[in-house]
Amino acid sequence: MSICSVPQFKLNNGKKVPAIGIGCWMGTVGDSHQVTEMVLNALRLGYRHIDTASNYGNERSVGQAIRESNVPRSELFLVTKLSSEDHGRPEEALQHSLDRLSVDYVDLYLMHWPQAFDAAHDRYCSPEESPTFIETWKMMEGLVETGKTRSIGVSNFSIKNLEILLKNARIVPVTNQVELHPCLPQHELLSYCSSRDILLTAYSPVGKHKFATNPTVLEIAQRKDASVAQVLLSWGVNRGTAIIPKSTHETHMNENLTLIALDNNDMQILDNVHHQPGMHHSVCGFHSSDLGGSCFGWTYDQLGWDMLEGGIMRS
Ligand SMILES: NC(=O)C1=CN([C@@H]2O[C@H](COP(=O)(O)OP(=O)(O)OC[C@H]3O[C@@H](n4cnc5c(N)ncnc54)[C@H](OP(=O)(O)O)[C@@H]3O)[C@@H](O)[C@H]2O)C=CC1
Ligand SMILES: O=C[C@H](O)[C@@H](O)[C@@H](O)[C@H](O)C(=O)O
Repeated sequence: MSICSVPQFKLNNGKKVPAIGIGCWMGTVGDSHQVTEMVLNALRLGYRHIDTASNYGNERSVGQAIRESNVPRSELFLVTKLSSEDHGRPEEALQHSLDRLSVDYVDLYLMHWPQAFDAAHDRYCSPEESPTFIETWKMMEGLVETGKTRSIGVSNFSIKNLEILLKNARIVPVTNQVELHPCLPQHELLSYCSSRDILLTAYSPVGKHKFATNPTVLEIAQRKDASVAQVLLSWGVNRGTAIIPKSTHETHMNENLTLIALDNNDMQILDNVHHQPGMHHSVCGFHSSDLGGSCFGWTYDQLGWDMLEGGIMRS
């Protein structure tokens, strides 16, 4: 059974976001015709939520697709992100993003990672060093008043770092965007964010399509006459998370926009896939297992991530 219209989630500031967005991280940095074509197709198929970032290097291509689509700006939910090297200057960085996107405002501006990067010395700052993510967040709070972003949020924040942020924040982030799929279901983080009215947004929500052969997911897909991706994405939206799958293929984009009905039993089965041997892992590989695990200059302890067997992280 398919449910064609895209549901929306209400953010903690009253604004609404389409539950399904098109992800624009291509794995390589840079503007390209492929990105413009992908976003243009997505808009034609009905996507109204676009997720890009300054460090994807493709905001110009995304902006070009928006212009060519003729979709009114007011119908879009456009997201971009503050890069680690710009933590000390979010206002300037946002203006550069707006210029590249060729729009007057974004709907959501995310702190991409909690770590600041000191480009002059080619190193990540420690959590205590200025600009801390608290200092950066305070500067981001000021951006809402400028009207250049409608909402602000974070990405790659663990419960530990959200706790630190919330103690110091005037504005509660509307969302926390993290890696999330049945191999990394983020059960605790979801419950923490729900209790504070922070929407969790799932990145890599089809697990980069590495579940295609998992018998549990396949069984549900076959029974529902749906694709594996549809099962994973429907599970995501059903449990109250926004999803931003990336696809350059029209058939995949269409599939990803069409959710299926899952009952409580199916939901529970998918909630527990990560308990299967070898299934609890990240597909992004934002980790290294040296020195007990680190990611972009911070240890897992500083990030608030746990080590799993095999040196894999979860947050
Ligand atoms: N905040 C952050 O730090 C991060 C944010 N993100 C965001 O999340 C988005 C999505 O994450 P991403 O890592 O790309 O992973 P996804 O889980 O979205 O997987 C994308 C891959 O799955 C394939 N795919 C997508 N849909 C289908 C389908 N229906 N059937 C078969 N294959 C499919 C795509 O191939 P094909 O194109 O051939 O369809 C692509 O190779 C990113 O684009 C980015 O916007 C991602 C990583 C980190
Ligand atoms: O959103 C996708 C990812 O976070 C990606 O933007 C980063 O991992 C980036 O390659 C970086 O080096 O910081």
